[in-house]
Amino acid sequence: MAPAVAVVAAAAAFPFRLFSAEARRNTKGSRSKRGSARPLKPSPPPRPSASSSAAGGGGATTFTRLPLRNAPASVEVTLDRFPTANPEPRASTFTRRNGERLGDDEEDEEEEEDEVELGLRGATTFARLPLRDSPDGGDLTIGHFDAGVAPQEGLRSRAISRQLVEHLDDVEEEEEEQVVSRLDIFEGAKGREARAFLPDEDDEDDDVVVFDPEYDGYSDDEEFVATAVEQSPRGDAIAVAELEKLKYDNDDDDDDDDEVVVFHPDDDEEVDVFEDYDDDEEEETKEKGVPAVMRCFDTAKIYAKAGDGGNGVVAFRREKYVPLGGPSGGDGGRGGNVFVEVDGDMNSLLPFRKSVHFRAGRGAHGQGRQQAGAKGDDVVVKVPPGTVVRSAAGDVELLELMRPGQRALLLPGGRGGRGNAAFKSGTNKAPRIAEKGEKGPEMWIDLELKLVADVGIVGAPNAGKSTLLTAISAAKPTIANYPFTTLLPNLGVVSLDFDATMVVADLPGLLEGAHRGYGLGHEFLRHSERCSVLVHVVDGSGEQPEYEFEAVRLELELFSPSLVDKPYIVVYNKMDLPEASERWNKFQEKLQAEGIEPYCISAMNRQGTEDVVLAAYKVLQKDRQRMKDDEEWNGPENLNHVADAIKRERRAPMNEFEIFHDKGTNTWNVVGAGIERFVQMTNWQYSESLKRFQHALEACGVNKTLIKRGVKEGDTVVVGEMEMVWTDEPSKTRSSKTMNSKDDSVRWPEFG
Ligand SMILES: Nc1nc2c(ncn2[C@@H]2O[C@H](COP(=O)(O)OP(=O)(O)OP(=O)(O)O)[C@@H](O)[C@H]2O)c(=O)[nH]1
Ligand SMILES: [Mg+2]
Repeated sequence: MAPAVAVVAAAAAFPFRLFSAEARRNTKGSRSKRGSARPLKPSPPPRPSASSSAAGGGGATTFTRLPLRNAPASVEVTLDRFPTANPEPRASTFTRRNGERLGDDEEDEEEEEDEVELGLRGATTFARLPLRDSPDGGDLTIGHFDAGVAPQEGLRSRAISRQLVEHLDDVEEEEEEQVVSRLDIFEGAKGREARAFLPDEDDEDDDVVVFDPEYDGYSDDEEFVATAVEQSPRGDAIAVAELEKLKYDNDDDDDDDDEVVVFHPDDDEEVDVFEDYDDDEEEETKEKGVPAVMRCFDTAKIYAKAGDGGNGVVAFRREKYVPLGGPSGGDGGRGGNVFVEVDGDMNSLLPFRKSVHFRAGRGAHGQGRQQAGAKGDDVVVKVPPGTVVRSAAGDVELLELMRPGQRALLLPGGRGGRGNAAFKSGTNKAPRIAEKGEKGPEMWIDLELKLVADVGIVGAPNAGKSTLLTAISAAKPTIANYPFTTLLPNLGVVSLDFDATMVVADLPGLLEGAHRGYGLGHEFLRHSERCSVLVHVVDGSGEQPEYEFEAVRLELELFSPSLVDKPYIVVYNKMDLPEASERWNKFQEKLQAEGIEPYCISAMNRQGTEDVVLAAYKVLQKDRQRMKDDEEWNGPENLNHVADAIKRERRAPMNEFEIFHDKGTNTWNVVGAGIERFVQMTNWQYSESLKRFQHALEACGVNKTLIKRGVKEGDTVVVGEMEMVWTDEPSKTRSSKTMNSKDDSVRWPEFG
């Protein structure tokens, strides 16, 4: 059987793109394998049995067509590699044997004929692909679907596709296509499940073909047999397919059915042909190469907007016996704030996959009788401890939220506009003017989680890291005898005493080459950057524990030099096994020679684990003391500085502005936070607003500066959203004659 490690590496680089077959034909015309495609016929639903479909039912190599009945013109599909939420205990692999018939046709070398494709069946390979927007459950609609696990309830209503990963032989004359791996979907009792078989990584020309889900699976490749093999590596062969933009062309296809073919992204030759395809996408694929669940575990992008202030109103008191009641328009309410708060019960950013937009409520408008509008509702974004908040634009770090309960005001709500009551003055006793509410600031925010653990357990896959965590804490991570059981970090609390506790993180296993992206563990290495101490678990039953130790150390170093500088404890595990105890002495000697004193334990039997805990705690205590000292030195942190900065900006004086002149269009842009805010809050609906605005321009020196810079009759002056035409009026020497908002919704009569 192929070594587990190789498969793992293959899986890591398995993003796919989806194109229409039409496009594909254009690009691959020289070897149009599709000629042999058999048209699809309506057929009974797929057989429900897992074993029958596993045995290759439906793996028709020549079927390449997919009628995409409900597909919109351009859709995005993401078939992602992801773990299932509830891994089944069993994990068997399938080997698919190349049958005789194909072998004959292709004159394969003997070796290849017998070559088996390794696909995994079992927990992590079951990719449930919720295909949304597929109301009747029969048609395959390719829509954007999350690479998550379909919620149980949703299964019933979802259609699942049948997909094949197939290999197209490069020899031109050969018409045969060889199925090397596939993603086969069959119908379960409540829905259908997708099963993925990964193609060999070496083969850059693997295609994923999407099949009609209704196709019953008639197959001419009966030669392919699937055999269950126990003890497969798990977690690596989950279907990864990044199907980028689907180019779906309905009209150009003269065939009765349109096809969708998914290409291997490495095949550059194909990629370039599509005009729609911009170069960035190449990069995006790489970035997205990580399964969505893993990507979302510790990173998220959210949108936050503070509430707009409510508008002030113009109203006059009208009462019996009170002839001139005076202005009574109330102020608008303040918009809601956006807070970010640390929730100690959260330990990942996964909830942000579903909720991305956080909008605080807008303030209510003011009312007559001087009634102010109600304040908008605040919104609180809850994040786990250890979350770093950055503004997506400019990648500026805004906040680092570490302790549960910490709360930061991120975006303050907009101020309510003043009602006309507020504009009453000695000279104007009946003002017909009120302000609009101030716009609430908005922002795209990147969240990044760095787990707050005191101790990080690192090591090669299958070394027993999760077992150790189980032995020393109440955490119950999944433990199994194959690499990459742990796909996402687990946290456990170790209590030595009442008040002596530490948080321990069990991180996914590290492979050689991890820093270059092999395996999965590197995704989470940054979580160990905050740990005070690392516990490095070495599998004593491995062939060369010393080598394994060195390799993982090197990966840590290559990932971040700060990691190797951390205090660490080396733990030699599985001492209960004879092969491990045999090698212990050699291992110990080797490390002692380097000045390291390794511990030997049997995590499974909980032998020796106590010492490891104590040793880790000792290091931790020292570190905690150091941090405490630092904290005292620095004083309490201001978490509201982002909001403070926004508020400062709001107080920006009107007379601080810059003017930019565009000679080509004779446009003068007046830029300044204060004056722009003034424009935004001016309610042009009221007749006195314009006068006030003109007055403001005069008072803060905009007009004067414009004249000095040589503004001419007919030039355009832009302030915020307002666009005006400059007029030299002899009587007043300055004035804007006509005003139009940029969106043309407001037009003003001549004003002098
Ligand atoms: N005999 C023996 N087996 C152990 C011991 N510790 C762990 N194992 C076994 O080793 C296998 C791997 O254990 P895990 O704890 O899942 O290993 P891991 O390092 O978390 O692996 P990944 O999460 O895949 O990186 C399991 O079958 C465990 O039962 C031990 O002390 N003795
Ligand atoms: Mg584990």
